[in-house]
Amino acid sequence: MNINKTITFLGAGSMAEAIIGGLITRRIVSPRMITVANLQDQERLDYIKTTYSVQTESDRLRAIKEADIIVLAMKPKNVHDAISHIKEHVTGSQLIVSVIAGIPTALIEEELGSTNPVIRTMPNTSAKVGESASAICPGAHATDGDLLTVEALFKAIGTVSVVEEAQMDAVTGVAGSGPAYFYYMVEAMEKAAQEAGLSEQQSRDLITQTVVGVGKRLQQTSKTPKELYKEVMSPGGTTEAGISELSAHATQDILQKAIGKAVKRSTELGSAYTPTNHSS
Ligand SMILES: NC(=O)C1=CN([C@@H]2O[C@H](COP(=O)(O)OP(=O)(O)OC[C@H]3O[C@@H](n4cnc5c(N)ncnc54)[C@H](OP(=O)(O)O)[C@@H]3O)[C@@H](O)[C@H]2O)C=CC1
Ligand SMILES: O=C(O)[C@@H]1CCC=N1
Repeated sequence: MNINKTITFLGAGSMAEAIIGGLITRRIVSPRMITVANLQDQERLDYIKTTYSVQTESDRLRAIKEADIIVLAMKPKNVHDAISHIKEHVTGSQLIVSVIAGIPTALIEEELGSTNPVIRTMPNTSAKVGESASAICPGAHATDGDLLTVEALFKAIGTVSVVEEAQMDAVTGVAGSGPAYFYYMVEAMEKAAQEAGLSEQQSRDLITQTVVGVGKRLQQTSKTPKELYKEVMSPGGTTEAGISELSAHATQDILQKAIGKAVKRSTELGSAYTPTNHSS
C-alpha cells in the first residue's frame, strides 16, 4: 500500500530515522513525499538525506508548509520550543502526529492553541525493519479518519494497537522501551557466549536466531511463557542450571520493577511538563 500524503518530521533522531527507514524500505511513502527538519544538526540532516533520499530542510517553517502530516519527533523537553516555533504557521487541515514519550495529546493541543487533530503514538525502533509494536490514540479533535490514516502509516512499520490514552504510559514502558531490554540481555548473552569460546560472529548468529525463534514461537502458540520455558528445561539439565541462577537473583522481580520504573517515568514526563515548566 502506498500512502499519498506529504509528511514532515520535526526531529531527525533515532526514532524519526527508524520510522523513515521503515516507510522507505517498504515503499509505503515515496521519499519525495517526506521532509525532515531538526533543530541545528546539519550533519545529521545530510546523513538522513543521503541514506534515505528524502528532502531535508534547515528551516522548520518551510519544512511544514506543504505537509499533510507533521510528525513531532523531538524529546519531551523540546516540545514547547518546537510547537511555539511553528504554531502560527500550522494550518487547520494539518494532522499532528506525536511520537513523544509521556506527553499527553491535551498538552500538545494546548501548546498548539488550535483545533488541529493530534494523534499520540508510541512506536519502537524495530520500525526500521517493519516490526514495530506501535500503539496509537486520538486527541480531542482527531476524527476516525485521522486515526485510520495514522493506523495505516504505522501498520507499514509493524503492528498497531489502538489504545486509550490512559494506557499510553504503560505502552511506552513496555513496548516503546521494550527493544532496549532485549538488546541489553543479548549483550550479556554475547559476552557469556564469547567467554565460553564462541567467536563474536558465531555468538551474534546463534543469539539472533534464538531471539527470532522465540518471537515467532510466541506469535504462534497460546502457551504461557512459563509453559514455554519449562519445555526447554530438562530435569538436572543445562537450562535448569541457568534458570535457577536467574531465580536465585529474583531476576523476574527486577525486570518487573525495571519496567515499572519506565512506565512511571513516562507519567512523570507528562506530569512534569506544563507549557510554563518544560524542563522534563
Ligand atoms: N528512541 C526510541 O526508541 C523511541 C523514542 N520515542 C520518542 O521519540 C522522540 C525522539 O526520540 P529520539 O529519536 O530517540 O531522540 P534524538 O535525541 O535521537 O532526536 C531528537 C531530535 O529532535 C530534534 N529537535 C530538538 N529540538 C527540536 C525542535 N525545536 N524542532 C525540531 N526538532 C528538534 C533534534 O535535533 P538536533 O539534533 O538538531 O538538536 C533531534 O534531531 C522522543 O520524544 C522519544 O520519547 C518514542 C519511541 C521510541
Ligand atoms: O527512552 C525514551 O524515553 C524513549 C521512549 C521510549 C523509548 N525511548
